Amino acid sequence: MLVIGIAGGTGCGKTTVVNQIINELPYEEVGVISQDSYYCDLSHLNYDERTQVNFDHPRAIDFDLLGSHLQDLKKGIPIHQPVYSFVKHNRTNDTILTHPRKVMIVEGILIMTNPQIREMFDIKIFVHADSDERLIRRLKRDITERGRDLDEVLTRYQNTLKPMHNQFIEPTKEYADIIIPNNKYNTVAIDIVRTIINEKLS
Ligand SMILES: Nc1ncnc2c1ncn2[C@@H]1O[C@H](COP(=O)(O)OP(=O)(O)O)[C@@H](O)[C@H]1O
Ligand SMILES: Nc1ccn([C@@H]2O[C@H](COP(=O)(O)O)[C@@H](O)[C@H]2O)c(=O)n1
Repeated sequence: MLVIGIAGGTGCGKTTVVNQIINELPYEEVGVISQDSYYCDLSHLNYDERTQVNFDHPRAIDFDLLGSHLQDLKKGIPIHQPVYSFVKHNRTNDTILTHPRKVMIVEGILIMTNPQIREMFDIKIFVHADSDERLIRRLKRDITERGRDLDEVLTRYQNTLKPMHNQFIEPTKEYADIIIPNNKYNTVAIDIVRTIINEKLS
């Protein structure tokens, strides 16, 4: 199994890049794991308390569960990937049965901050977009898709997102084998990554 880690700040385009990569690869050979599925279970907090959580700090992620799921997949064992709700700020009771594939892509802002998880990646990719571009994309996306308003996104950006990005996420760029500039759609970089995957698959 080839495990590819794709990191980068919120709104840099990780999910978009993943979709572009897998679009022309054989469906049955590629699987995706999102770090968002591994936000810690916050059922012990009420909704208002959950809204106050810093979701951009590494401790927000259940890396133990992510690590054990990756180990299982490497051993050929299917996993039950949790499903996260950005509206409820919590894991749902649903899971997605995720089968091991020849190529597993793991994407998320914090996945390269954890040394054990980092070591499991055969290829490490960091997607870069400038912070103003990321903020604009995040605003549009969170308002249309994640049930947020302007004030929520900007407050979260100032209080946690920006400082956590600078402290934890941006420094993981140094671990990357490939950095994809993504201020604009970057089809050349996507083609290069797809070629690398196809070479490994053949
Ligand atoms: N290169 C790009 N140019 C313009 N918009 C983009 C680009 N890449 C992604 N987007 C848009 O920005 C938003 C955030 O992208 P997404 O892939 O969800 O980022 P991430 O997963 O890194 O948070 C989405 O609405 C997406 O359509
Ligand atoms: N309940 C939550 C959980 C996380 N976030 C934000 O999501 C961002 C990571 O997801 P991307 O798809 O943007 O990479 C992260 O910056 C968290 O602030 C949230 O808003 N609410």
